[in-house]
Amino acid sequence: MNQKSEEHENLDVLLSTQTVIQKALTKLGYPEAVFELLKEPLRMLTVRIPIRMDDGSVKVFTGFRAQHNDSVGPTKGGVRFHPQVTETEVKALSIWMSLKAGIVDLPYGGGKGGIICDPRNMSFRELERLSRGYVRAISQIVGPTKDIPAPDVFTNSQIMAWMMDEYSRIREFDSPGFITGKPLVLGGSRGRETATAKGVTIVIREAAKKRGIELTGARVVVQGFGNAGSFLAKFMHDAGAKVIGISDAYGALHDPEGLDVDYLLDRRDSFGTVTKLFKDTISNDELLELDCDILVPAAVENQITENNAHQIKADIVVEAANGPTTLEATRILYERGVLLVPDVLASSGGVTVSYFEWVQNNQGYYWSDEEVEQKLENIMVRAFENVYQAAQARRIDMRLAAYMVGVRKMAEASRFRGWV
Ligand SMILES: NC(=O)C1=CN([C@@H]2O[C@H](COP(=O)(O)OP(=O)(O)OC[C@H]3O[C@@H](n4cnc5c(N)ncnc54)[C@H](O)[C@@H]3O)[C@@H](O)[C@H]2O)C=CC1
Ligand SMILES: O=C(O)CCC(=O)C(=O)O
Repeated sequence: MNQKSEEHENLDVLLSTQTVIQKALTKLGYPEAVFELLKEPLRMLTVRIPIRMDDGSVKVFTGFRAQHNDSVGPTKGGVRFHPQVTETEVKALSIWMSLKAGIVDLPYGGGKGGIICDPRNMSFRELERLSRGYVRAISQIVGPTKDIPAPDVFTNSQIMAWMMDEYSRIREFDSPGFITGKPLVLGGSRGRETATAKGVTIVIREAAKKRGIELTGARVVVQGFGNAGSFLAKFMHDAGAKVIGISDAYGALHDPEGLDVDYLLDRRDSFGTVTKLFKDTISNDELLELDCDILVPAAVENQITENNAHQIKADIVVEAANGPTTLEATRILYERGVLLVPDVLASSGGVTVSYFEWVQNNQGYYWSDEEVEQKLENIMVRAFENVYQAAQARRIDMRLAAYMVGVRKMAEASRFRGWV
């Protein structure tokens, strides 16, 4: 989903994640063989899914499931439905999931899936057939102890419910632990819907403390108004910050006095679209360059590049999205003294509560909102501090520090298993 094409900078997200993994492994003293193992997923399945459309025609969709490394435990990660999904992107996303699991110390490796489609132009029943078709196509390699999917861009709890139901039919027993992000009535966890945003909120609070920024009155800009972005805007607003800019795929809204977040939340559709309701919009590019204290890209990849990194005015950039900042932009922001909290740390609250959901499904006993929130709080604060201290101690940027923290567990597990 590389949205922008530029002449100079390489926007291949797999290549950039490989570059940082190699640096991290070298700094940690691992031999080249470990990089050879971790630079690509162990397994990558491409599937073709024929779906009967509502008009009677058959359309064949292409889907992917990548399983990066299962030395620590089953692989885990979301499934995105988006017209620009690519195999390379899904591979990179699966590697990022492994790193997240390492950073927040979950007993998982990384997985990720995607289908090339535009759910915004499909009917409810077409989406159901596609979700079920995808599960049938990948059913041999997934399962509650093998690889556990979850929501990502343009997928939600309804889609998780169809996928869980289809898997339960194939396996002929009820399998709530096959997938996370389910509706509560089907074994979903309290707090999963807002978990990614809650995790980002905790990380913002910790980062703001380091920079001496008060959240009350801080000016916040959020790109993307879906699951991650909209709840984040709400939590920032509730914390007393002024949300002065938000956006979706079609444009952005800006009000230096603060937007009415509750109203926008109420009016957004299930794909995180809200700006179409307004005439007075700005572009996503303009949004990123707004004068603010905290900038949160919460949409798609490659949004902050070498072309706009010098124009970013925020003191703190927190990546709720996967891969929104290129490596060159990471370098520029670091040199400019901007505190960049990377995706693999900042957005790991989602998979953390997904892990809680899986644990609750396995034990058949469900936790309260408070229990989920407290456990998430403890994990996120510890993860932030580990990465921040590693970056400070080695005088490196937070992305490299996060990769060093995140890669260690799977490198060690792979070594103990005798794989490298
Ligand atoms: N949902 C989750 O639990 C997690 C999501 N993430 C990441 O957060 C990001 C957003 O995911 P969700 O909020 O779940 O997706 P979503 O589907 O709920 O919302 C996506 C938002 O991004 C906007 N968008 C799409 N294309 C865009 C573009 N080219 N420019 C600007 N905005 C665009 C959409 O209009 C929508 O507002 C993704 O990078 C995802 O991988 C990361 C961790 C967990
Ligand atoms: O909740 C999960 O298991 C995965 C979330 C995800 O796909 C992500 O963090 O990018």
